[in-house]
Amino acid sequence: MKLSEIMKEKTSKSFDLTLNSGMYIQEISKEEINLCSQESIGIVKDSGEIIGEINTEQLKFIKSNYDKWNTSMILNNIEEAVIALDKTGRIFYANKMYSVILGVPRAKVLGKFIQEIEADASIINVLKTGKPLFRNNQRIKSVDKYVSVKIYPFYEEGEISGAYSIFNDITEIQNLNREVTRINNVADEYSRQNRAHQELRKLNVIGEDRHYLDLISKAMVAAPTDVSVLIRGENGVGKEIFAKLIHKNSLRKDKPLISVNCAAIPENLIESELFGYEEGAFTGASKKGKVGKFKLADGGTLFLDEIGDMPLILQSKLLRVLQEGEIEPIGGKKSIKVDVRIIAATNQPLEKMIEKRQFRQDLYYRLNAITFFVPALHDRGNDVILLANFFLNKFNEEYAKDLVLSREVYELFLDYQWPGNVRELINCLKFSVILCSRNRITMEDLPPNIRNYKQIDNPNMHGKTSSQEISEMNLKERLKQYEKQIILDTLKICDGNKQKTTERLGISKRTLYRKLEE
Ligand SMILES: Nc1ncnc2c1ncn2[C@@H]1O[C@H](COP(=O)(O)OP(=O)(O)OP(=O)(O)O)[C@@H](O)[C@H]1O
Repeated sequence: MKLSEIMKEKTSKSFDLTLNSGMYIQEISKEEINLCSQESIGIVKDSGEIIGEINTEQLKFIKSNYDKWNTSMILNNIEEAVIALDKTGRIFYANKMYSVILGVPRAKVLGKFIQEIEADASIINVLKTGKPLFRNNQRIKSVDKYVSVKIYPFYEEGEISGAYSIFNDITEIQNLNREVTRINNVADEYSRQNRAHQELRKLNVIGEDRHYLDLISKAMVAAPTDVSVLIRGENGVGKEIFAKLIHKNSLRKDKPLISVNCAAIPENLIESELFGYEEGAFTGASKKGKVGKFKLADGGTLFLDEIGDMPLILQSKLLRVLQEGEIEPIGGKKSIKVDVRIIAATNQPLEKMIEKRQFRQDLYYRLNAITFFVPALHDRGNDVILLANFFLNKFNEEYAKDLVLSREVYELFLDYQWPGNVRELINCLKFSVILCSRNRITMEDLPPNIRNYKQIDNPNMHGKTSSQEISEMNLKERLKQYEKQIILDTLKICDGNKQKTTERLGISKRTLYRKLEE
């Protein structure tokens, strides 16, 4: 007979001992001893299951500590909180740590339903599914704490009879982790910006504004990918310099970067400029023929500035070249393979132009795999001061001067809108350095349109002050100032479209460009 069978049959016993731990010790008789090991005097049961035999020595120890050692004492001395529920969700046990972690006296939860305490507690789900659940990072909403939790179901005769949960407080670790992540992000951001900063310095590009540096670091990521890039932004913000930066950081950096200003070339010449022509292709063509910009840029990058000004018919041709990677020079009989990365730039609202059928949608999608918006100078905070100092030094050197800028000039620079952006700032400094005859550039040394911008920008100020200021200018200065204002206003009305601006003003594109440069 097996020991377990003897135990089942056994009725008379000289001692039975239920321990506080829930274990049960039952004596075995002298006759039964033979079935067990020689020194066994009792067997131990836990939850009705026989778990082994004990000898006299063991029994003595257990008896002497009968009151001292119990399950509750153990569970109250661990770092984890323990809570146990019956199958209806009613709490029948919670250890000390439970109230330490959750800040709730145990008396308040014992006998309560978990559903009332934490309606979406995970343990409710375990009661429903009978499946254990482990979570490393569980938030307890009612106390705003994070815990690492293990929940197990209890089974009795194959049925779920309850569940218990063991969890420890990881709120501090969680906060620490979050802080570490935050610090890492800051460090990443810092090193990205630092790298962007170094790249800028290499090319003498000035800028420390956070958004500007962010844009540069994104461009650094896009640079080696070889995708087409569309650069957008107002006149003179530095779109071309941005294109250079991308090229210099691309895999094509040792090959040429060729720039074409689609607005500055007369319409009938753009095609030959881009694709070249064979000898004698048309009347007036050079005898030797002409190599187009696409061919010149082979292996490198082609920068198509003012792409919005490209005539529709050429847009189709450009699209074909981009799709097929081949050009066909004017008058040529065969196509030539070219490997060119395109970076295009514009100040025009291409989306509106697509609606008006002035720009091809398919070309638009082909060009703007990635778009970068270069912010206006006025929106770059202190960068205007950095740029002003950089160009002041440059022109001081160039014109052998040692000028400084006065405080009110700096203040004006920060306040002024700079419609012509960095280019306008450069021209302003060049003008002032050349004309200043003292050692400090003050308001009087600035170009009149900048010095008097408040009067010019604000029509209400055209009264007394304005006429007084304007009367201080000579005729040439006054005419220049009005001319500039007319050009900028017309550009604004035409949404930056230079073709339309020239048509409205009745001037050639070249003249417009020269005047914008001025
Ligand atoms: N961050 C900068 N640091 C130094 N120089 C700059 C910076 N941005 C622009 N510039 C200078 O400003 C002038 C105008 O820049 P750029 O030609 O790149 O502008 P753009 O946006 O392409 O102009 P447009 O719209 O007329 O084509 C150039 O001389 C350029 O070198």
